[in-house]
Amino acid sequence: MKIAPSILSADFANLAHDVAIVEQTGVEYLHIDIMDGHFVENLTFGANVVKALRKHSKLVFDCHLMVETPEKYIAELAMAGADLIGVHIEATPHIHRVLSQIKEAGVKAEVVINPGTPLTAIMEILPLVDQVLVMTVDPGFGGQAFIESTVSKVARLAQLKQEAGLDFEIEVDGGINAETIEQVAKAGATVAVAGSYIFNASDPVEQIKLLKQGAKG
Ligand SMILES: O=C(CO)[C@@H](O)[C@H](O)COP(=O)(O)O
Ligand SMILES: [Fe+2]
Repeated sequence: MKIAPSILSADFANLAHDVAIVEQTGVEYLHIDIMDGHFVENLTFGANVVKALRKHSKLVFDCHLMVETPEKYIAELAMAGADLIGVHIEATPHIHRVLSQIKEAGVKAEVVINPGTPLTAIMEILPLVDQVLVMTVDPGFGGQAFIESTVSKVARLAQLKQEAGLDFEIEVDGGINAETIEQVAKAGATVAVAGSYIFNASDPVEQIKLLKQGAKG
């Protein structure tokens, strides 16, 4: 299972330093939460921070857009060095167009689904995506409790993927720790985001080891 440390819980005054700490452990992704204060209550950062970090890291930049009108952000994020851009199904009535726009910009496309949104909402566009992000908390903040009902949702998505012969990563985000990662790994998730579990601890490197062990069960 791939691990995606979320910089939402890193030290914003020392981002490059915190990214270097997780990068040397061999994690594959860096998860970057872009929030606009409208789609979610919280406000974080945008393409300027992605561009600044790009100079310091070779990780896959996994940009999770929690914004209204996501189409406005894609070109700038692609130019800034995003490798993957995720758009919430709840944020646009034009998901097919937005995913196509992401791919045309040369970036991998992801659809994101909130805990309360049924899987049927993304069924039609599954053949278009490189990754599906199943939110395991309601988006907006780090440090929230994992919502248990999302485990069966991951399992149903993994089954659909297999039955349809589709090829996309299944990512989970929110409340991931050494125990919950085991549950989602068993259900079929292939990428796990973790923010507070990694960065709010005194030894982030040790936390990543625990996550990797947990994912193996
Ligand atoms: O998208 C989000 C929150 O909306 C996440 O990516 C958080 O960064 C996850 O934080 P933890 O639950 O792992 O602390
Ligand atoms: Fe996220």
